[in-house]
Amino acid sequence: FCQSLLQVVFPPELRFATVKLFYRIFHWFSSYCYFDITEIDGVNTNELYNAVQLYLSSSVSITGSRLSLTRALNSSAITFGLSNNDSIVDTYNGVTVLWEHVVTPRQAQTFSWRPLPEEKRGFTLRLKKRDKTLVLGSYLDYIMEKANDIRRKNQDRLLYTNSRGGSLDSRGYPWESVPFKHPSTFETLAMDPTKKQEIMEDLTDFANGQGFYQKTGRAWKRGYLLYGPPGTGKSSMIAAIANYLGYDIYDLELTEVHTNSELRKLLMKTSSKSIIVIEDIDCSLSLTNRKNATSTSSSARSGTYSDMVEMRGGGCGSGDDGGNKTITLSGLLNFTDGLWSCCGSERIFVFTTNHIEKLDPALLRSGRMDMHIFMSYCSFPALKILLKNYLGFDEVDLDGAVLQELEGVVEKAEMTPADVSEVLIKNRRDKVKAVRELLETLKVRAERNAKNGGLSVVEEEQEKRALETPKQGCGLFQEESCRQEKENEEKDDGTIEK
Ligand SMILES: Nc1ncnc2c1ncn2[C@@H]1O[C@H](COP(=O)(O)OP(=O)(O)OP(=O)(O)O)[C@@H](O)[C@H]1O
Ligand SMILES: [Mg+2]
Repeated sequence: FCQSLLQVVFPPELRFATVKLFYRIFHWFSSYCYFDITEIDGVNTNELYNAVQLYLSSSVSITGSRLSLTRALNSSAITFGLSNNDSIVDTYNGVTVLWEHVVTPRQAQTFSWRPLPEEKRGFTLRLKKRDKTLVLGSYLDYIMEKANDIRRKNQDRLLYTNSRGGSLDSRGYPWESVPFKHPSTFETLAMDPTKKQEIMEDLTDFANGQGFYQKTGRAWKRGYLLYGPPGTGKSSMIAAIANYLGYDIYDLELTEVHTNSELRKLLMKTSSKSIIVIEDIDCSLSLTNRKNATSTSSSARSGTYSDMVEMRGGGCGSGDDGGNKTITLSGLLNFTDGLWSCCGSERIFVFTTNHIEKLDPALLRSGRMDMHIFMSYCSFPALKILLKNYLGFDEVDLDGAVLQELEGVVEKAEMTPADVSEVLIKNRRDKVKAVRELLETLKVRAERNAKNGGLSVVEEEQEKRALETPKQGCGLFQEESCRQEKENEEKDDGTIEK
């Protein structure tokens, strides 16, 4: 009777209004305020929901006794998160907030363009009213940033290429990507340990240097020029840098880029925390001093620049179009150095070349490429790293006399780490034989070098190779077989005009 009386006296609208009023009064007196972040906002997935989920997965102060574990597609790491209706306390700038993961069954499915999950999920953030501005001002930004970091760390690196030659995909994106799983790390890289340490420190300083770059008014980017003979680990070094910093790689194929503006567009579509690589820069471009170029090219947009880069030897034939129809050196420098290079942050530019002397001085002048790194022939410290990597030999495992012999001959032999690795791989079943054979090979090479006087056998080979075709398809991902193929081809075909 009472119930029906109540229903008569309080019709549903009135009851609803009363409940609402009650909540209002409750919230008026409560010192807390609440923010709901639902998983699906209308029809779109709420980015903030995913970010909060990831962010909380990194929190060490999980209070719940039940956690949900997830492993994302393409990821090699497992993250944990809050289970349904569990809560967690987080502290930010001395302010304590409470996150609750609220999961409720979805009511009868309403019409929707796409099927919605059966559960309605969301996070509720509870914080003191007086902390509202402080927290909302920067806390959510901080969460987004942290979540991006975690995503990057959990996910495998991506390798992008512009091999489509300027055409865009269905989303208007000029880069194609594949998961990047190169195993090279600074640990496996055979080079002088002090030099390696110096590079690693430079990279760490760069990655943590946001404040420094802001304070000094510099764009947050860094340039490395890796140079040295083929097979000394330039591409391996790039992979090691990517693995060390957790950055994605954009492998820029310059021969596929036709104009400066195309280059600029490519740059604009790169993300922060990435390495932009131009391999074999002396091969992908043939550098021509502008004085030698057609006189009309002086009307090029790049007016004051003294040099010009012609694409594939003839791309700049129509000099009147200058910067519009070809890539100019100024375009390339703008790409790495100019105002456009700042449209993202935390980016590393890496150029590699076998012939630093062929590069235009404008590319080399100080401040352009911050570090010039010479990747040299296998030195004794580098050899020790290779012996450890391939045979598991530490210095103590080797006979002192053999070690001394190796030390005496390795520098004179001028063998690249790639050549040394080949000998070691071939004999890796018999470790003693591997060392013996390596010593033999080193001695033979050293003798040949001594006989040849100034020009070493390897240098001779390289000189020959330099005159041959630009390398194609054997970049960062080249397998040993690819290198072999390349060398065989070069030997068989003889020289081809560049
Ligand atoms: N410094 C090194 N440390 C460890 N391995 C190396 C090193 N240098 C070369 N290698 C081995 O040789 C192979 C070829 O090396 P890499 O492709 O890095 O040479 P590169 O300098 O880029 O040559 P190129 O100038 O022809 O592009 C690698 O797969 C790697 O196994
Ligand atoms: Mg290479």
